[in-house]
Amino acid sequence: MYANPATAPARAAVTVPQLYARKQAREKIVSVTAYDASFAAQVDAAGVDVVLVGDSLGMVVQGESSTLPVTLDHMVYHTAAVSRGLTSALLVADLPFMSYASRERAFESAGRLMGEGRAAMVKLEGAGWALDIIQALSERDVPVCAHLGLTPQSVHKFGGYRVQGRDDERAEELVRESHLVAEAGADLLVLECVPAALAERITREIAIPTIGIGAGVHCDGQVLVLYDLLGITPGKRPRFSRDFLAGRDSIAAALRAYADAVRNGEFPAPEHSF
Ligand SMILES: Nc1nc(=O)c2c([nH]1)NC[C@@H]1CN(c3ccc(C(=O)N[C@@H](CCC(=O)O)C(=O)O)cc3)CN21
Ligand SMILES: CC(C)C(=O)C(=O)O
Ligand SMILES: [Mg+2]
Repeated sequence: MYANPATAPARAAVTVPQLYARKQAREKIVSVTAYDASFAAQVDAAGVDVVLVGDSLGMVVQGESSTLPVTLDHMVYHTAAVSRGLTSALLVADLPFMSYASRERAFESAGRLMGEGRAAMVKLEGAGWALDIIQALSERDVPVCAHLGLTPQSVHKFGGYRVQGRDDERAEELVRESHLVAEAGADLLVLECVPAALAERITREIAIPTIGIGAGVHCDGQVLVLYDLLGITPGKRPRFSRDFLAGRDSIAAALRAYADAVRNGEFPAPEHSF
């Protein structure tokens, strides 16, 4: 009907209420990270629902060995760049390490990510003390994505990037925390590197959508670091990721294959799960 794609109407914008509708309808939510406008445009055109400007940019863009050196200025810069490449996907930005350590800092940081950066939602790691921050932001109509399990900003406490929730005690703690972040007002929850059965239970028990990374196929959606799914991450790619560019001839094809594989439940397979 639209011979010229340039005259075709843009896909409708993805909204926070729509993510809840997807969970209800059991339609998978497809998410990927992006750090600049050109990749953001590729990701958007592939029909990805949620684009995350992850503080993983410290590792994959800046070459650091953790996400801790990433500053709020870095996040604002990349978020604004990504926003200019998007037409439909929902834009989520990570609050970097220590930028939400107090209510005041969280308001300032979220204000910049949403104001200068044009993010529609901010993401922060943890529960406990962070529940108060989730509640304070959400009361001020800042949509919040929580992040539990392997929270990379805690790498120095964990002593490395390790799967979380393998023992019963920690698994129960993660279930409790998932309920608490939802009650505090989070509208989305990233579960990173937790056993598939645990993520499945959490996804069933809470009303907000869950997005898994190394958390099995039963989450409401999936997220991957863009450079992992394109197979260009230097060194060892995390086991839960897959190179979708291998055997394909373009970035656009790789992104469409990823989105299709998430929507039809082919990704993640058991070998990407714990
Ligand atoms: N390229 C990249 N991909 C990511 O998914 C990612 C980043 N960077 N940086 C920020 C965090 C850090 N993440 C990581 C980093 C390493 C492992 C890792 O080495 N995992 C082991 C499993 C360890 C275990 O079995 O306990 C693996 O083999 O995948 C996991 C998550 C996830 N995020
Ligand atoms: C891996 C995702 C969830 C993330 O937090 C990031 O890219 O920083
Ligand atoms: Mg992150």
